Amino acid sequence: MIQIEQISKKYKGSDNFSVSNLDLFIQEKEIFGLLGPNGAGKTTLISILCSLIKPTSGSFSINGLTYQKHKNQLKQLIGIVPQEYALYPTLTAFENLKYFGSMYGLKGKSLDNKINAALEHLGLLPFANKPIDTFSGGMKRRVNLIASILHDPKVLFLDEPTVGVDVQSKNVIIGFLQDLNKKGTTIIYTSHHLNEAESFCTRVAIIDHGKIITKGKPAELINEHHGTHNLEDVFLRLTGKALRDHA
Ligand SMILES: Nc1ncnc2c1ncn2[C@@H]1O[C@H](COP(=O)(O)OP(=O)(O)OP(=O)(O)O)[C@@H](O)[C@H]1O
Repeated sequence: MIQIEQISKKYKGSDNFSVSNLDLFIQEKEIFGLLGPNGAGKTTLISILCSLIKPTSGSFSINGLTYQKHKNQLKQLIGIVPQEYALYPTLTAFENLKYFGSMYGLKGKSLDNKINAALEHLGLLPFANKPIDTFSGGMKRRVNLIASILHDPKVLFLDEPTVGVDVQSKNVIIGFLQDLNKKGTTIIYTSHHLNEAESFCTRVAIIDHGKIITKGKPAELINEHHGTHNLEDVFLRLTGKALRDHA
């Protein structure tokens, strides 16, 4: 389980807090959605939980492990699917995945079998030996996903895993994540696709201006906000219709 206590983050040179006194508890085996407008603080929160950046104040633990005391154990426990592709464009999909597997100490036939099984599950086996720079956006997203799960993480963080992919790729990615979750992986993901989050997530939190403004099961949130018919209605009611452009 993930326990977040009073986490705040103010970036250097910034006047505002990107995440502000945030408390959250996520149970094991949940599929938890972090939803919010552009700039709400979703990526900042995920980056803190993945120990990619340090909070300004507050603390968190994952299955009782903290960054301060259990850095290496935490690295083995979690998987991270970043928003940007973290792949080597001139290497093939298989070569990329061998490289990422080896970073977690995996090797040999068992790694090869694992890579091939995941490539097959995500419809990529015919393209295993093609360089990544020939892949479509949806194919890269699927390779990015495999790279993060080869070490069987108990907790998987995904930052917009279905952004910019077609419906077919999206369905394959969501199906793959549901299978992982059935096998016991806790999933924390961010998305702007509210229909997807409504059907995929066991619980969601809507974040705005670095704070959680509501959280719960999608159906409960829709029930609580009279006159709303879906999660997008709830989201717009709570976050407003104004654009969030900033430069
Ligand atoms: N490295 C940084 N330095 C300064 N400010 C930052 C940095 N990264 C993010 N911010 C600011 O922190 C706030 C939260 O950004 P964050 O990327 O966490 O939001 P988000 O909810 O993930 O948005 P999006 O949906 O657009 O990805 C924004 O105001 C953003 O401009």
